[in-house]
Amino acid sequence: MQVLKFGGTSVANAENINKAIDIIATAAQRGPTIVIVSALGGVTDALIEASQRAAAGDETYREHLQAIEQRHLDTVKALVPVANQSAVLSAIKRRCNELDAICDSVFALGELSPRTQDRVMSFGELMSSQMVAARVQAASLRCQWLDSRELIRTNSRFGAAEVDFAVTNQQIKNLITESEQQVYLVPGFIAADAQGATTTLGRGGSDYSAAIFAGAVHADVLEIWTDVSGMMTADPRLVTSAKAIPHISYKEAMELSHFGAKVLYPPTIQPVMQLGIPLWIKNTFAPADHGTLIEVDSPPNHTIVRGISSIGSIALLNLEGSGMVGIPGFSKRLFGALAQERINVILITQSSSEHSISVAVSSTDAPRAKTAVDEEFAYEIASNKVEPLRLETGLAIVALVGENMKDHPGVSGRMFGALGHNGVNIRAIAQGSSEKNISTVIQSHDVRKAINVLHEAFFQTEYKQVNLFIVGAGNVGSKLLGQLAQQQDYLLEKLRLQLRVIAVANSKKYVINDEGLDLNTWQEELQEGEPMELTQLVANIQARNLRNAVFVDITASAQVAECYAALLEKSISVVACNKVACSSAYANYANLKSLAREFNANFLFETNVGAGLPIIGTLNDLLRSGDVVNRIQAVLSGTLNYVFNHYDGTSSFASVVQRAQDEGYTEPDPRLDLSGTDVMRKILILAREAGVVMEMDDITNDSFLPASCMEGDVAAFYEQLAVHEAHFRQLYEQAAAAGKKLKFVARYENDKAAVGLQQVGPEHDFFTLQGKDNVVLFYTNRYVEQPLVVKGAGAGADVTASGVFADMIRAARV
Ligand SMILES: NC(=O)c1ccc[n+]([C@@H]2O[C@H](COP(=O)([O-])OP(=O)(O)OC[C@H]3O[C@@H](n4cnc5c(N)ncnc54)[C@H](O)[C@@H]3O)[C@@H](O)[C@H]2O)c1
Ligand SMILES: N[C@@H](CCO)C(=O)O
Repeated sequence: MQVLKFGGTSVANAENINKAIDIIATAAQRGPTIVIVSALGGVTDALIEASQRAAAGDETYREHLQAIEQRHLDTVKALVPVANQSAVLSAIKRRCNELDAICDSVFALGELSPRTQDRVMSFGELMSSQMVAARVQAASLRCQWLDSRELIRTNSRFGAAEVDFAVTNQQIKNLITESEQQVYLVPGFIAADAQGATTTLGRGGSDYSAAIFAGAVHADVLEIWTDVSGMMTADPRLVTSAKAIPHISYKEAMELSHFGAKVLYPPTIQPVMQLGIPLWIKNTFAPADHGTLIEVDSPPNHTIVRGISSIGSIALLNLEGSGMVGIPGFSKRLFGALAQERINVILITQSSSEHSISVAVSSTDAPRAKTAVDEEFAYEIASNKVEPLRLETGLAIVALVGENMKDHPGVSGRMFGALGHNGVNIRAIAQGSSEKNISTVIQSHDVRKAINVLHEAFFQTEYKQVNLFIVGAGNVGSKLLGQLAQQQDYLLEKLRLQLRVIAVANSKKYVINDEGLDLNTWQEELQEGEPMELTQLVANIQARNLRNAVFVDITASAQVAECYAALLEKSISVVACNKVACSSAYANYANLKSLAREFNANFLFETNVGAGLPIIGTLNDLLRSGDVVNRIQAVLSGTLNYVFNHYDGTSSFASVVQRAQDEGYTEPDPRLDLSGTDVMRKILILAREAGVVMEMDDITNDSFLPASCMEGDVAAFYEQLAVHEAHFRQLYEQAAAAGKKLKFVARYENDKAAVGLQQVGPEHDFFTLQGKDNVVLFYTNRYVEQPLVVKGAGAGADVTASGVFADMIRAARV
């Protein structure tokens, strides 16, 4: 014997019912089948509405009843072959006449008792089950319709009646005998008391009916046919990659259902759970899908966590006070006061200091809870032994569920780490010693982010989604977007990283798309974007509260650099190609680094020195391993190295600088390169990363640039370069005459840094430095005579973009 239950959407109309019929026919071939059906989707609510209108003296109840009747008659006509229609049409008509008469009485009396309400509601299941029975019979299956009021006996608590299992099981066994029929069709949700009055089974009623029948006949299986393909690993409205859970134990299913997986209402499955009858949740609209099979034992599981559940609209009640410590009876009184008010406690936590107890309840219960608890502890509050109950609202619970968690240390560590990295503050935690459920109370606005982060952390098949906000789409920015477009598939496949560019901005426009921009058309989209308004963009980024968020600054703008703190404070990582922040006042640099630590975000700026070369990373590695940097010697300007490698007087100095700019080596403002400021910034950043407190003003700059070159705008700068051609030529010729080359060198030693132009001879490490290359020599406690050298292309949009790319991946993978 097997029991199949079809919910309201599965029998909402003739088309859906026909799908259910196919499923029933297939099941009937396997063996005798009991089928329980809900009312047609929406009918129970319509019945309640009609009867309440009648009770309120509103004559429009008749129109509602008329609509209910018409819907059923229409469904029969579309569902049942004409030859079989008349019997079921007249059965529906009779039911509707009876219903009209009841509602007329309600109207006349102006009263709707719970008993009458149950009676009215019963018509939904009575009519749907008779229609489905007629259709099953038309499919040439031996099918008997049974009235569950003759089978399920309850007490007289109308609205949520309690089942008398002894009588019920006997009645079901008497009426349902395996041999006689292929299909028994019964209405769900309804029952009757000892006097024969109609009762209903309350929340989850039809599931409960199905479980009662399955338990009574010791069914081989109970199948709940619904409109989803089983219990999901997380709420699919919040997690797009949520998947159906193929196998789950009863205990896990209860934990998941309790916390918001709406497919099952736990109390309803008790009758089958006690007998160990497998319960299979299947999708009427995708019957080939496996669905979720719920069994007694936890089935083989490759994932530690079976599912993630969430429950919204939570309030936290905090009872605190030194007067509670070591005194028995406080918690009893707290829970007693809540029970007195019939307030359901969802989560409890108390630390071993016993100084406070936190209790989560539904936020609708919170005001009553506050009054009740404050009254209970009025004496203790007045005598300052405890504080008045503190209430926090706007909260939600997110929980990991899985029986395997108990065998795996570190699950909670991973959970809290993943949440912490995303700035999700945990207000309270609860874990029972069975370790099947770890619950956290968090802010409601963090729920989507939290569930997604946890889903990524605990389901191995999952990609980690990384949300990028890219500000600056010039030379380097465009190259980066091109590299991203090219690498997206690779990253997905090899690193399981799904990089999505949510926003791109330049100084004029910004474009933002929550689903991720199309990287083949971002230019066109940006042109059509919103006018750029930095504070608005930052507010937009913060408000989105996306997980694994990384802000990428590829501008040279001080305003953009000023936004980092506000982003890091929201646990949004910052990847800066822009050098302004790290070369600003030391206090600001140090603050950003400490904010990153405090809010579990990354602040990465490898391309600030040497573009894509691994210079800052190498320095950090040296220090982490306990080495000490004593001296740095470096060529850190790609532009200046290019200029002095190419200038020999045959073309003007200005034209060589212009070439460097055209090649994309210079700063957006090339005066920063030529004045040596860019190199000062870089040696400053290296000194700071080496642990030295230093400001820009502490660095000596022996500039070779005549002061007048820095007096106007960029156009005037080029004009002044031309004016001073003789000066540059002289610099070159003096060096050449001595068999030397000009190199703009940065030095750091004994907490002091200096930059300036030097003539270097063939014996010098820098003499052969080609093109736009950079080189850094680290002299440390371990690299004493032969320095650790990092050398290579130190400017250029492509190499810089790949350095930014690498920082983004670092930020994403933590
Ligand atoms: N070119 C290189 O080799 C190299 C190497 C290392 C670091 N960098 C750094 O990369 C950054 C960008 O260099 P680039 O060559 O791509 O410059 P670029 O001038 O080509 O691009 C700068 C981009 O930033 C945008 N922008 C400027 N101010 C903005 C603001 N307030 N808000 C939004 N967008 C703004 C501009 O519209 C433009 O899209 C600079 O900080 C530079 O120091 C460049
Ligand atoms: N303008 C810079 C780019 C790299 O930071 C240079 O020329 O070195």
